[in-house]
Amino acid sequence: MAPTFDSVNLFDFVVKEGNGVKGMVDLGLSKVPDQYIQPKNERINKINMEAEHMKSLPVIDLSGLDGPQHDQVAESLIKAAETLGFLQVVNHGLPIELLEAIKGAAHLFFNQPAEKKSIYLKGISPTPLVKYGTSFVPEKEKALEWKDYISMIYTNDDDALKHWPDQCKEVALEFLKESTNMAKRILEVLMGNLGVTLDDSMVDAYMGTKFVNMNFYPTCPNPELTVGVGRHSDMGALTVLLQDGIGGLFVKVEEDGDVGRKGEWIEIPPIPGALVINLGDTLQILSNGRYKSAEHRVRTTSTQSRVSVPLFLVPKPDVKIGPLPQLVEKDGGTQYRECLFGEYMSNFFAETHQGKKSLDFAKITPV
Ligand SMILES: O=C(O)CCC(=O)C(=O)O
Ligand SMILES: [Fe+2]
Repeated sequence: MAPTFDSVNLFDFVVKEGNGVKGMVDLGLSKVPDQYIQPKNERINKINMEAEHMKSLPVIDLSGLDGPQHDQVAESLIKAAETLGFLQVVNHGLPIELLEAIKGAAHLFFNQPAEKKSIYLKGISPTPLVKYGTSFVPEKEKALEWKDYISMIYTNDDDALKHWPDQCKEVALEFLKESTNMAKRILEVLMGNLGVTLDDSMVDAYMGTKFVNMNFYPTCPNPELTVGVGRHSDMGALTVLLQDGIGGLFVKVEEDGDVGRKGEWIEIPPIPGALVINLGDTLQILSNGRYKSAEHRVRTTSTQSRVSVPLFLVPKPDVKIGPLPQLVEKDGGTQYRECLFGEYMSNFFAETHQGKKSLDFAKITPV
């Protein structure tokens, strides 16, 4: 028989003891517990995208950067960065076998008994490089997110192979390296368009902190009442995301354009072998608002559990982020104040997911 939880023992079971949403679902649930029911304005209606929109979502063949198509490909990357803040890439250089292996490794990790995963819970993890958890900031959220995750911070190869979980360390490390190389090329194009030649010290400053997460979204009896991840933008420069074939990743259109009208939510459809790239707040700030960090969220499903694997490429904590001076001069003013990325990050993790509110930390409000 399905268990009944009161609010205290549910929180303890799922969050504190590390059973996660998966542990709760595995007990057999016919209805989502109240703690997971989102307010009406946060729920995600299944939107059937019109075929027309699907076609115009940017899917970019990255191999074109190496040949005569370079300028056209660069233009598509820039346009996506200026409008949706989201794009998909194919022919990105990561072997399909690696992508499949990572998804397999994510399932292997989450399918373990809770006691194997909970060793990495915040506060008791044997290493600061690995953290396992559920939802985003469960202590503060009014409604919890239907998601378990593991986060693996990169310092160097030896540390990764020593401390990251056995089920996924090798593939996650390879994914991190290959994706970082690809993302550098994209950043090069985006910065070039702002009049900046990307050098190694800049790559190190803006993408010098790297972490790979593995997200697990168990099947949900009431997808219409819950969210897998609530509305947010990512904080860093670029995120490279591998999603499986289940679907459910939605992005909010920032401006009227080819892909939809301002305020509409559109789905980033799973494309076998493709990778999703999205821009984070850092690039919106550096570009003085030219590039858009994308507000996105994830729907749950009742049919199959979903995995996704984002690589977050974010500035080092001691790096100052602010609009590039030449842009401020050109624009005759600045939209954002300069701040230390470490401070930006602390603020980001201290707040619940609330759309692009994270940017307010750096925004200059007109008086
Ligand atoms: O699962 C996804 O598709 C996206 C996850 C996400 O947005 C995140 O982890 O920041
Ligand atoms: Fe995200």
